[in-house]
Amino acid sequence: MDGSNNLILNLVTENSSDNERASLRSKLKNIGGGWKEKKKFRKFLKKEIQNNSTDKHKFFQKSTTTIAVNNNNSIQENNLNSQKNLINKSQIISSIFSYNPEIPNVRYDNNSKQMDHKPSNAPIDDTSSFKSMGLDNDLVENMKNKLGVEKPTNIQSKAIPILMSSINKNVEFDVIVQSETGSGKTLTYLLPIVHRLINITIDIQNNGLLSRSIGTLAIILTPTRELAIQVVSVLKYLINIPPSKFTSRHLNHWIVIGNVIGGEKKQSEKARLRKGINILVCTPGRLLDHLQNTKSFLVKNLCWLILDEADRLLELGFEETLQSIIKILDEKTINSETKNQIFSSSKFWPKRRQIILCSATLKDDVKRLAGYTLFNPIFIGGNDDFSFIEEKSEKNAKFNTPNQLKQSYIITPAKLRLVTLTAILKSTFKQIRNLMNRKIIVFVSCCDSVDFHFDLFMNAGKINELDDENSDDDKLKNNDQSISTIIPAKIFRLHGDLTQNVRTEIFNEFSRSNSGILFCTDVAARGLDLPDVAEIIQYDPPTDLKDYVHRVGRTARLGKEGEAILFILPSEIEYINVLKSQEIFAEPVRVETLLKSLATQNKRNKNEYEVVATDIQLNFERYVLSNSKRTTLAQKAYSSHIRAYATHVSTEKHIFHVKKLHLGHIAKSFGLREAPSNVNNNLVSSKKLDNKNDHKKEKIFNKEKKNSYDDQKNIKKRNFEIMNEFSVGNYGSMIGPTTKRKRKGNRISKKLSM
Ligand SMILES: Nc1ncnc2c1ncn2[C@@H]1O[C@H](COP(=O)(O)OP(=O)(O)OP(=O)(O)O)[C@@H](O)[C@H]1O
Repeated sequence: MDGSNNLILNLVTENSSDNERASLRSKLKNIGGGWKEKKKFRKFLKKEIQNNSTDKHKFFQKSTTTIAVNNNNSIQENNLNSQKNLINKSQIISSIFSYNPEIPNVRYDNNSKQMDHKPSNAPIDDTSSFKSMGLDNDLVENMKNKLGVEKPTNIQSKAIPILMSSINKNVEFDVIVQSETGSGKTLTYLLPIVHRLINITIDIQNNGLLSRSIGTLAIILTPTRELAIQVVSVLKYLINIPPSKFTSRHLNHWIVIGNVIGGEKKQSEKARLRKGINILVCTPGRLLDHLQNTKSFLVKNLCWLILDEADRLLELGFEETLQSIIKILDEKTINSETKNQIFSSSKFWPKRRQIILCSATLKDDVKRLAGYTLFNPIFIGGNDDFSFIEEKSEKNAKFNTPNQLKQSYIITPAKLRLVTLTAILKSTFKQIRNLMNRKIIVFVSCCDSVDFHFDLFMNAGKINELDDENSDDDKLKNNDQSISTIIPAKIFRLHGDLTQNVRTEIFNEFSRSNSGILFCTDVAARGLDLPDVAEIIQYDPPTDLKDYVHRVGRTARLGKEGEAILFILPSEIEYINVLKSQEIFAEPVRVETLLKSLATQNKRNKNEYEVVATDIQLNFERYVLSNSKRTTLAQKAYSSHIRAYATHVSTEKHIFHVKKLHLGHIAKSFGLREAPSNVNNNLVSSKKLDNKNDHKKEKIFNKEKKNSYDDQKNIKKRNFEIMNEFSVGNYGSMIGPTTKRKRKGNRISKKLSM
């Protein structure tokens, strides 16, 4: 091979015959360089031959793999010599089509049960209307004009009348709302609140005592800042009601809305709270901070506490914060004897504080909260009649995904992951005109992986322009909304490690955009209403089944069509049964089908897909290895990915276990030709530990989890601004401390830097 001083293409396959071995040996003669290189290669060859005869893995690929490295211009291996920064050691390029594990047998014909594709989260097509639920005429008109909302959805038609019923009947209760993603839960809880506040204004308009200084009347808690920002923007539309068309009444109300989510100076948040925010949207950490430290934050008149994405708010890391919040609110509201008598004279004023929990995935954990906090709780489901929580059988609780959502999965050996992802993205954006009409979200497991894939798809197509070590220093920083050099599409990225300003900017930009690919972590999985997302790619499976439901729920919203595809490794096939047990049915797609489409797009015969895919993979690898910064980025992503893999919920550990991973193959999916050795060593030893004593490891893990939970109790150590983010798998966490004290210190500093 030209320029092969640093590159050896590994074409050995399972059935290597003696002849093939002999031919490999003959390659030795062709290897350039001195005796050292030859010795190294001889050693490698010996090992390879040994491996071939003893390898326990099953391989599904053919016995020979032909790759036209030298003849294919697009590979441009010749240029490697000119790249002075290429990692300065011998590189073994293993073929992505050899040594892959066998792909389990699944039926590729349409074998799932015939599904009802009638949209399940669309506005309902009958005579029900918002007016008939008793909502204010001006509010309904305003909603129609500004949000285009005319007919209620299933959950709205069930829940809004119940949330309004206490106005006349004088009965009070807390409410749990569970319905599919994209079914309009936000309006479900906002409309009754806004309706009541408007009517309280009208009821007691002229007594001169109404002003924002009454303090906070409704608190809406969300797990992420983006969701909080989104809720505030919906509220803005609802609250700004133009002069009435129906009556001569004036709706110059005093209702002030706002958020405190961190990301701005605490002093300015304090100042806004002092003036009074009547409907406050916030993230838990920040709210607790203000409840504890902002004396002028008035909550004694609080009437509503909404937990949006309640199950997420009740998860480890949030739960304790939530309990502290509710405890303080109890002290300051229920026990408060200074309730404003004037307001309570209006029939629209709730007799007691109401808690409303909302999510598409509410289960047992909510009942736990219900057990000791909720008052007379009522469960309202999109597909069920309402019931009191005691009557709701836990066993029946299934997570519904929208009927019209087309779900599929692809069993991809680790080495083929990157090219398969490229194939999907390329086929989606194959024609330039599609640039204007397709939005895709790609979920990966950690922030470092988002950064890596963002950079790779942004820049790897122009590798030849980037052969200077310093030429692309700031690429990652500056190119947040630019066109990919691999796919004709804009690329975006979103994760919890970005600054709040950047996050908000990207979130808004992707929302407004007609087209693009967003690489993100689960920070974008919950609640975000990003318009017209056509497809969700779960490149890394979610670590919790609930996240599956929320991730795929970013498409197929409000009756619209949508597609979702899940990548799994051959060893993870059991996960499909887990999905089935939740009545989530996905159709299998063949890797070869996608790779063949890649070949035809590249104007090659579809049977040449191995050549084309290898081309693309080699180009990625060249890009990753051509600059130390890019290599480090890939290594960090690889390490964090493995780390994140270990965080799958315990009930799925038998499917997703680090010890099942082939680390070298995983490295390949990060454009690396071998697994980074430092990380590898850590993981290999942890694999050994796994095998030796899984129980012991679990114990250690649980203890660490508990300790990290304890750290959060310490208010001084808690970083309120970020504890609400899903910032999994930082590279920092891979650099293991050596002593106990260091380990503790590291845990705390990790928390502070997340
Ligand atoms: N009745 C309606 N008619 C038309 N549009 C609606 C209606 N109700 C809500 N919408 C719109 O539907 C979209 C989805 O609503 P929303 O975000 O509240 O869904 P959700 O159920 O909270 O989803 P998720 O579980 O993902 O958070 C929003 O853009 C909202 O404005």
